[in-house]
Amino acid sequence: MLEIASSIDTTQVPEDLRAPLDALARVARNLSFTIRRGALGQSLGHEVGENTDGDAQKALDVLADEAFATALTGTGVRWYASEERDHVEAMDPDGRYVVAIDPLDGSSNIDVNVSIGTIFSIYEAKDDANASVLRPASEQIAAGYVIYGPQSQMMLTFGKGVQQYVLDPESDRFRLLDAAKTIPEGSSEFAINASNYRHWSKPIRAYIDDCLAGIEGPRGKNFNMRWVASLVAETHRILSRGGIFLYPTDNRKGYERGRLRMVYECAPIAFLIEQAGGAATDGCDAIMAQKASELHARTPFVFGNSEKVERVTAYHDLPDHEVSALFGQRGLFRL
Ligand SMILES: O=P(O)(O)OC[C@H]1O[C@](O)(COP(=O)(O)O)[C@@H](O)[C@@H]1O
Ligand SMILES: [Mg+2]
Ligand SMILES: [Mg+2]
Repeated sequence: MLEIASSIDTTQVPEDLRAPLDALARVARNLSFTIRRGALGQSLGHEVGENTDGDAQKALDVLADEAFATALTGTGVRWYASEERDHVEAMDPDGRYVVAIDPLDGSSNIDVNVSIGTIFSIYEAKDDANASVLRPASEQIAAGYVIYGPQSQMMLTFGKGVQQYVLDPESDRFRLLDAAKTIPEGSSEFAINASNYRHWSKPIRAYIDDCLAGIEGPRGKNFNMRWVASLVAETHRILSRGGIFLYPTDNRKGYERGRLRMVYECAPIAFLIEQAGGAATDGCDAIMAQKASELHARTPFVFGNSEKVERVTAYHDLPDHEVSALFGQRGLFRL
């Protein structure tokens, strides 16, 4: 019966997690419909306020947050930790899980009809609300995202690989497409907001300089660049065809730890990426070994094909004279 009523094919979903996963999938399916209707339905992209982190809240951010909180009630979730809420909030006192969520990722893209998403992470709940989410990312028991794009898709992990689902417009359910999604090798794409170049640290500048130098530089090959400004869309591209994403620390006020948030953005994406065979760090150290200091804490974030992510770490280990050298003189990374 559950299979028929469910909004996702749950054959690969552990039984204990089916209720919250079905609630997440049901809201995602409804959001996908709302987003597709766009301006023909309710206004989604106008600003309605500001969240704790100082980001403008769009109507769709709030609508998505309320829909997920409502749907997760009664599904075994004890704590709800959202980008759009000041604190971790109590749900079912007998619930077994905590759900951390970025209800709507890539808000700046709502009005321009570019892919946006939802990111979520699940842990076993502890008695204390904050302790339930301020813990090593490696303690996640599930993570996933939904991309609302030309197709709506969901990527899910329970720590045994990554499952890819597609929202079938005919059955209105997320159907399993690939039970073991892995990141392809061989891409030469990097994703970074290059408008922040002057604010980056020397190792990040050096890494990007060497990519931009292309075939004439120490890497001896040409690279391509992408920047969608939706973390979910960048992750989906990397899971689909490989590459690397960087949102490093920079010297703008408020960006000392980058832009992206550990609990409901970086931890779940890192879990998915590692499960798909890639790597995710803060530029040097694995995200999965780290924990946030508070619900909305940020972290620099680098993820993608393992060897590319390791190369960024290696740039941080270079002696200062190597980092400062023009790419022509930087010898260590010549291929
Ligand atoms: O506008 P910037 O600085 O390039 O930042 C883009 C990043 O900000 C985000 O939009 C932040 O997420 P939210 O939209 O959930 O706040 C990421 O999806 C994206 O990677
Ligand atoms: Mg986000
Ligand atoms: Mg968001």
